[in-house]
Amino acid sequence: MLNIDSVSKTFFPHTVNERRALVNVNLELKEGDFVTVIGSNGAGKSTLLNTVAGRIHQDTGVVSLDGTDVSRLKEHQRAAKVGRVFQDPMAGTAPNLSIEENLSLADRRGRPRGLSRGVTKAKRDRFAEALKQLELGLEGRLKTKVGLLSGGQRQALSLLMATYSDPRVLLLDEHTAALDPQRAELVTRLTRSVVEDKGLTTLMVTHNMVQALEVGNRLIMMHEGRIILDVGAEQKAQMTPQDLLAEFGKLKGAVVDDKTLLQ
Ligand SMILES: Nc1ncnc2c1ncn2[C@@H]1O[C@H](COP(=O)(O)OP(=O)(O)OP(=O)(O)O)[C@@H](O)[C@H]1O
Repeated sequence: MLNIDSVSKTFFPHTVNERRALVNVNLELKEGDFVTVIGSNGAGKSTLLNTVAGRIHQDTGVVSLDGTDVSRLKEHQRAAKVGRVFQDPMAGTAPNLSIEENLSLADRRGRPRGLSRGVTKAKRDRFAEALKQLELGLEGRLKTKVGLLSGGQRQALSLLMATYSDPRVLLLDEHTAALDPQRAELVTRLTRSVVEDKGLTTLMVTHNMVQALEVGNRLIMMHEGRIILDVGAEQKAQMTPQDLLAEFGKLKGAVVDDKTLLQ
């Protein structure tokens, strides 16, 4: 359902700053696949997600969704099909708007402009119902400005917003990395439950080896723009974080995040 076919991307080609971020990457996700993505620094993980989202356009190769080539579509043209949560809790929400106004934006994502911006009673009830599932009490704070929420609350709301309009693909880019362990655990739990409830096809970048192994039904490891390891659910269930660190150890020149090594 998501096909990444021979995709390559080089930044600043033919200059001293040339960076080969993706080198002939092939990846096929089936409907409902939840793939965790790990890799050394600069391995190409974010670039991979960016090419799926349309934020970055690949030099060669094709990205297709449900059999349709979306390579030429800009980010906003893919927005209805692609939900995304970033590492920075500030990135996924509008701080000066209230919780209900933010959810209203998520509700209208990918729909034609010009539809009513007002939050009707029916909508408000639906927002409250959805917020209840987060178990953070936000359903009672619909008028609260999002800028007043904690990082964990904002990230939970970002996740709800990214999935509110049932995207075809969910992209998570280290979305728990900036949170303290307790909040990270909460957002991970919410992620698993929303992905399962909605059957979302998901790519999740993480530096956390435990999370990479515990979450999802498949794991890929990237290095220097290539996918160098691709393990399915059964093999993943047998692996330990030490096994993954040993894989990193085999790579020449791999620089692994301190946070990864400290686990
Ligand atoms: N917008 C950009 N302009 C120039 N170079 C870029 C850009 N985005 C990424 N790169 C380069 O492409 C390579 C891959 O970067 P990318 O951010 O995809 O890696 P990553 O695996 O997400 O790394 P990290 O874990 O360190 O965030 C790196 O060498 C990076 O410096």
